[in-house]
Amino acid sequence: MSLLKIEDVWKHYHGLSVLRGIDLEVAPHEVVCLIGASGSGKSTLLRCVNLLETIDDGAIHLDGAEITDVRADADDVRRRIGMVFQAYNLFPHMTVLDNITLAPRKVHGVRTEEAEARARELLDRFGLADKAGEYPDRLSGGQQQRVAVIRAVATDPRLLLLDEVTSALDPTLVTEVLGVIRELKETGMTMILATHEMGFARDIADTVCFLEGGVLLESGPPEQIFSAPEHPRTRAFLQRVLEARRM
Ligand SMILES: Nc1ncnc2c1ncn2[C@@H]1O[C@H](COP(=O)(O)OP(=O)(O)OP(=O)(O)O)[C@@H](O)[C@H]1O
Repeated sequence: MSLLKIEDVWKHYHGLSVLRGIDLEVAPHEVVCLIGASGSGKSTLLRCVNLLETIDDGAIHLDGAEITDVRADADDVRRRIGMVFQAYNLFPHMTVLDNITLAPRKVHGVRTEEAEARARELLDRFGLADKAGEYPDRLSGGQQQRVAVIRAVATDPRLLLLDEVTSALDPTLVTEVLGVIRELKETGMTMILATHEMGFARDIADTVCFLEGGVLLESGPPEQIFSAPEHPRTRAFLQRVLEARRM
C-alpha cells in the first residue's frame, strides 16, 4: 500500500488554478523529487500535503486514511508529517538542543531526558554534536539548515517534506545539507523534496515528477526523466536549466 496517495488534487488562488488535478502515490521509503520552473506549484503541493493549505478538490490519503476529510485531525496529521522550509525557521532564543527537543516534549509528550538523548544521537550522527548548546545565530546557514532537518525528524515522522532546503545557501554549504538528506534516505525515511538542484534530484530521487503550470506532466525514475524525457515540455524545461547553467 502507498504511504501517501494524492488523488486529483486542485487548488485555486483568487480564481486561478495553481494545482490542476495532481495524482501521485508515494511508497514507504520512496524519495520523490518535484522539479519544475518557479511558480509551477511545487511548494503549494507540499503545503497541501501537510494541510498548511486546504485543497479545493480531490483527496489526500496518508497511511490509508483521508487526511483532507473535514473530520480529520489536522494537528494529528502534522505530527506525522515533518516539514523543512527554505528559511530554516529555528527559534533564535533557544539553543540547538532546545530547538530539536521542543516538539517531541511539548507536542508528543516525550520525557525531557529521552528527547535530549535522541536529539544528541541525531546531532552526533549528522556531525553537529558540539553545537548542542549553541544559539542558531552562532551557526553557519548550512549548519542551521542541518539542525532544521534534524528537528523535523526528531519526532520520527512517517513522511518528511523538504521545500527548497538548499536555495538560501551559499553553494559551498549546499553539499553538507545534501549529505544529511542522503543519509536520511539511507535510514529509509520517506521524503518528498521540491528542488531546483537537478544534480541532486538525479542522485537521490527514486521518482522525479515534473510540474508545469500546476500540472504533473511527467514522472518516472531519474534516468528516464533526465536522459530520455517523454514529454516535450519536460525536454524544454531541462534544456532551459542546462542553458542557464552555461551562462
Ligand atoms: N498564498 C498565495 N496566494 C496567491 N497565490 C499564490 C499563493 N501561494 C502561491 N501562489 C501562486 O501559486 C503558484 C504556484 O506557486 P508555488 O510557490 O507553489 O510554486 P513553486 O513551483 O514552488 O515555485 P518556486 O520554485 O519559486 O518555489 C504561483 O503562481 C504563485 O504565485
